[in-house]
Amino acid sequence: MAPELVRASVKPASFNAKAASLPRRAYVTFLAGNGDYVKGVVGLAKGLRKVKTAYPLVVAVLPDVPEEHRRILESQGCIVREIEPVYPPESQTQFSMAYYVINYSKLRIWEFGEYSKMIYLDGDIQVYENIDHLFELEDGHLYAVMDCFCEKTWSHTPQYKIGYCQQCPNNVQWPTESGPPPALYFNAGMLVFEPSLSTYHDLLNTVKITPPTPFAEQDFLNMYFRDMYKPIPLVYNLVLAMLWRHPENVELEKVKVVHYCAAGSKPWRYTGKEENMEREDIKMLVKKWWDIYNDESLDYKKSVGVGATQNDAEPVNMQPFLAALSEAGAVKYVTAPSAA
Ligand SMILES: O=c1ccn([C@@H]2O[C@H](COP(=O)(O)OP(=O)(O)O)[C@@H](O)[C@H]2O)c(=O)[nH]1
Ligand SMILES: OC[C@H]1O[C@H](O[C@@H]2[C@@H](O)[C@H](O)[C@@H](O)[C@H](O)[C@@H]2O)[C@H](O)[C@@H](O)[C@H]1O
Ligand SMILES: [Mn+2]
Repeated sequence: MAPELVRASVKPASFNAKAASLPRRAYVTFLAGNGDYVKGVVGLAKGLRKVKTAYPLVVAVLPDVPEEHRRILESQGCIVREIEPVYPPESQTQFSMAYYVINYSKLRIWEFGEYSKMIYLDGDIQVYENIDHLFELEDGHLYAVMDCFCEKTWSHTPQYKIGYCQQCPNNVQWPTESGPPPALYFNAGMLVFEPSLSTYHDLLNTVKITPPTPFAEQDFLNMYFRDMYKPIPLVYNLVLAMLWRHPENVELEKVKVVHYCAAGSKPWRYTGKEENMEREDIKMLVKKWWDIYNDESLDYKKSVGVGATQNDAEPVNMQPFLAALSEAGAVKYVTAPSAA
């Protein structure tokens, strides 16, 4: 890690020396439509700022995201990138949620080859503790958190029908006569991955010949990356249903990332009326999300000074400038060991 430059006198507004010398990494999320998911993305941008991530947030937007929403995201320091939709082949498949068909467009993020590694986060996710260390995970794998099969959204599956879940594989044994248990299956709301044009083209060619299934691109990604997938702890993507389906697996105070995917849990639409939504832990997590969303001190402040500001896409290489400045005697730079 590059040593952090610490100015003896005064620091430029929000120059982030570390960002200027970091490998090309970014968080990325996906936004479709002209509805209220944009609030989720604004909340995510502010949450990442609150935990002082060193990396920008890229938002892959479908063409139907209105100009005004794109401006809002840019005013929050996001890098807005328009992508074209990706559609699965025609089929009679009933998706678990009809709108899941638009989620295939998430696959476009593998095209962002200017980044060596990215962390994908759904717009209904909030990051409550810094997870930048996940960028250091070994290359060559796709990292994600294991999902749960116990919600009725899974009622179409054999595992749901017999009550088997990978979160508690010994509670209901997978029947040997049914062959091996299902491969480990991840929730596609949070992914640590390496963009790659060759993978991207292969993904798109494979989608064209893969019949759609109820969990749309999540099922597809699980099939495609089956041999590259490595599970990471659920603290990095708490699928809310875990709180009532597998409370023995959850230590809420240690959770770093919360995924508001349970029916009725989207904070910006929360009414408390749906099943499980009156739980005290759900109410606490929804309030926690709103506290960040409403915190004006977390709004992006475009630096008027020189150099990169936090979450900027293109950190400026300030070394030559700082060297010249130091020689001029204006400031004395000392290098300190990196804080990280
Ligand atoms: O109308 C929509 C539906 C989905 N999304 C994006 O697609 C992601 C996946 O959908 P969602 O999170 O609703 O699925 P869930 O995790 O709840 O199954 C969302 O987080 C958003 O980033 C969006 O932008 N607009
Ligand atoms: O398009 C399919 C979606 O499938 C996943 O959501 C599901 C999954 O988590 C189930 O296990 C839950 O039961 C369900 O509530 C939840 O919606 C991803 O979160 C989302 O990003 C997206 O890939
Ligand atoms: Mn989600």
